[in-house]
Amino acid sequence: MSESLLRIRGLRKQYGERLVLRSIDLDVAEHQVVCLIGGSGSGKSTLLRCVDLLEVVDDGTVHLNETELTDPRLDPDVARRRIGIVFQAYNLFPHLSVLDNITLAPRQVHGVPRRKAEASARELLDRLGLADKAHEHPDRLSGGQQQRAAIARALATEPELLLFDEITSALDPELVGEVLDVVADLKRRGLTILMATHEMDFARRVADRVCFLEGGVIVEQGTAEQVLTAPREQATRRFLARALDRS
Ligand SMILES: Nc1ncnc2c1ncn2[C@@H]1O[C@H](COP(=O)(O)OP(=O)(O)OP(=O)(O)O)[C@@H](O)[C@H]1O
Repeated sequence: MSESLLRIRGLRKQYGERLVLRSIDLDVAEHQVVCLIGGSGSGKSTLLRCVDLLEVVDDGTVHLNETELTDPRLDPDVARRRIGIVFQAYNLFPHLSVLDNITLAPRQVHGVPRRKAEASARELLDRLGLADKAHEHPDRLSGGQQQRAAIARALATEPELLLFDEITSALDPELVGEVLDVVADLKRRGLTILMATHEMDFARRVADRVCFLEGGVIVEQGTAEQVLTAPREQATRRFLARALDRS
């Protein structure tokens, strides 16, 4: 039996004629942080969406522990409860308070009693520096605070795996650090995270593994040190040089 918490084999995804992911093999072990890097359109978001069953894959398998997520007999809504996902555009429910955003899934999907769900949510808010924002509506929060609330919401159901899709891309530069600090803290606490990111310095700091995608293919993967400091592939070197130019 594999030790990977997440195991992707031969994953292929196409939109119409357009092949977006080709034969992706990827493992994420428990407690690891794996960063997906690559240019715009390389397939990072699509890969995360396939893992969260927001897309139907055309070929290949995705396993979360012993469960084959790509098994067509599986109810995607049930499988998805084991995964937390956070997007670039926070996607908080605007008509609900921060506390209600966080307790919604535990209460309605997992059947946790309100009092217990709220106590857990307050602990999360405290940890994420949002203790005083519980009763605010999202539009009263800064982008960084909204994104931290979105992370709290993803954590509230105690997922086995977290997927972060460029969660700092929509933030003003001065707010990026506070969100990345939260991710670094989650890593220290032993969570398992697969994340697409444009933050190379952050990937270097926290990633156990880095995967470089281009044209829907994992061109290179390895330790952060190996991929980001001594890439083997010409395409990775080109991408990193461009990323450095932009920063
Ligand atoms: N629903 C869709 N229908 C058709 N094509 C799509 C769809 N979603 C994504 N694509 C295409 O799939 C390719 C991969 O997109 P994806 O969003 O996964 O890339 P990405 O690496 O996450 O890019 P970015 O860094 O800009 O977010 C792109 O060419 C995109 O245009």
